Amino acid sequence: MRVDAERNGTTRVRPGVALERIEAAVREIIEAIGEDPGREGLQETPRRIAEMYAELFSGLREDPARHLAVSFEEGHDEMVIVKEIPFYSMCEHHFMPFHGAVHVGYLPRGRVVGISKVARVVEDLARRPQLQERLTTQVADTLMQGLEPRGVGVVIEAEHTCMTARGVRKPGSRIVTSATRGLFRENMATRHEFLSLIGRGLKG
Ligand SMILES: Nc1nc2c(ncn2[C@@H]2O[C@H](COP(=O)(O)OP(=O)(O)OP(=O)(O)O)[C@@H](O)[C@H]2O)c(=O)[nH]1
Ligand SMILES: [Zn+2]
Repeated sequence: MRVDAERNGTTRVRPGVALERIEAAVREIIEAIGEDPGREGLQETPRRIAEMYAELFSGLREDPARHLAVSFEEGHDEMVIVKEIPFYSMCEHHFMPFHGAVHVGYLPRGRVVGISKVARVVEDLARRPQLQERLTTQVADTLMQGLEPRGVGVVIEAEHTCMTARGVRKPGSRIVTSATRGLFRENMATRHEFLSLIGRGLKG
């Protein structure tokens, strides 16, 4: 147990995350790139990175469906949209962030959920090593199972820093993915209503 076990009121014991092992691995990386882990500016870096990973991957230990356990009967059966939900996730290929906005729509079957809960579902699913396509699918499927609505649509627009800061280096490029379920998939009018409400409808 380290003496600095508690800093800023946060405990270093994170269930399911071996902070000490991450720290050891980061020290190894620092040496492997030819840097000195004992240098003043780098001394605390292994600890910082271990805590950062515990935070960025905290969704691995969460069940996103728990946010949808409480819903209420509203008799509202028209489309509900939550758009521009900002998110940060980590690309599983490079462990570099991808970030942008999630737009979610659903057609309730009478029951609705507190609107913040949709953003909480996104948060749990984003805080894992991810692919944008999988994140999109998982948000749609979690809402479909948890709310049993007549349909769900999810569009994610994101910038991948693995494509902008390194590799092919195309800053400004944005990846757009979508997933539709139920009426959003089967009914063109519903799909178009969703796309137009999130500002991605057909022009003209
Ligand atoms: N489909 C998809 N691809 C992703 C995502 N995040 C990163 N990638 C891609 O994953 C691929 C990994 O390709 P590799 O050839 O194995 O790795 P690499 O040599 O680092 O590839 P470059 O990025 O092209 O330099 C790259 O094309 C990335 O752009 C994602 O969320 N979805
Ligand atoms: Zn990547």
